[in-house]
Amino acid sequence: MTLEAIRYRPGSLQILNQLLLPQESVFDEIRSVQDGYEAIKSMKVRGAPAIAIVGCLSLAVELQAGGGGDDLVSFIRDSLSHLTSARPTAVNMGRAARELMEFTENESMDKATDQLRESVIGWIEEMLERDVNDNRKIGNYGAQHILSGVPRDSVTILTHCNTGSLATAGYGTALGVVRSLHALGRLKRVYCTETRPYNQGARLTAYEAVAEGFPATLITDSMAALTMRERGITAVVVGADRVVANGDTANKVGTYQLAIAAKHHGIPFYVAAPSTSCDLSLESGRDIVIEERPPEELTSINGVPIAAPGIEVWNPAFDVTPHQLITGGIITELGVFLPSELQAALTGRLTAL
Ligand SMILES: CSC[C@H]1O[C@H](OP(=O)(O)O)[C@H](O)[C@@H]1O
Repeated sequence: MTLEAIRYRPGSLQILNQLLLPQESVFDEIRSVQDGYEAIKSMKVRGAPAIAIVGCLSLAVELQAGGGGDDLVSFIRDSLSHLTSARPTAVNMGRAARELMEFTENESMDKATDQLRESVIGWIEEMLERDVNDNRKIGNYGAQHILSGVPRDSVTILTHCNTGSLATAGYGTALGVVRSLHALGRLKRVYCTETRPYNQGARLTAYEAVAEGFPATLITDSMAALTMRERGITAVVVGADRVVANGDTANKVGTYQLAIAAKHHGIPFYVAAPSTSCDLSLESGRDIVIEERPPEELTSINGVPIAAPGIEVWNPAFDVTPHQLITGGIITELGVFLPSELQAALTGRLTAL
């Protein structure tokens, strides 16, 4: 049983407000697409897969309450486009929107409004189960790949940001690999970075690690190179918000410097993400739009100012790790691929974006 961030039953959606963790566990009610948009934008819910799932479920609950009226197709189109605009870098919401719109248009050809409403809700509800199943596979593939390099030993992993149950429908991606290693009795320790600028590592990964009983140590982002040199790191495993055709990967800011440090220390660097986080329509990481967040996320903590008043701030939420630095591989639910193998492995298995 892993932590639960999304509580859904037909007609009701609640999300764990991740801005309040770990001090408070409060579930917020999401009643509409606008509630979903605001929860995503403000990062009450976060993590590429969770964003897509909550976005689509917010549409499901509004549909269940009769939203959309008679022009359901237009309502669904407008809702999905609004939800996709909340955070631009992670591709999962955009992909889900595209697939759901295609499904809606096909279904609308021979279904009455009420039947169409039910089919769309059904499609959305399946997302939850699909995501957990994919994450279990990612965990298993990743653990086996890492262990194949160290046949007898337990392993020490360094991870960044939060990629666990709270960032997905359950189990997690990069933290899912850690979970699988722990379940196999082969996890010596996981080091998690605090993850500036928003501290998801200190607040969320650490919370999940403690709750699940992983042997875990929190470090500052600026200690990562030192930790690699001094603490016997076997592999670095991070998540992804968008992996493009050549394998370049956008992930939480700070990932790029981890990959450089890993290369210097000869440590394999892995990206763990479902194929829904891959975007073969973009050739290289230069084409990825990087979300910029408000300066206040850097200049204050929980509303308490910490920076010199008047200082200018640059606060990109993500950076792009060049594929050459992803030396371990990209762990997906379909297997582990080198960046150079990704495009061929996923062609024909992903819908076009
Ligand atoms: C499995 S989550 C992938 C990804 O999501 C995080 O972004 P954010 O916290 O800004 O939503 C982070 O980059 C994770 O690696």
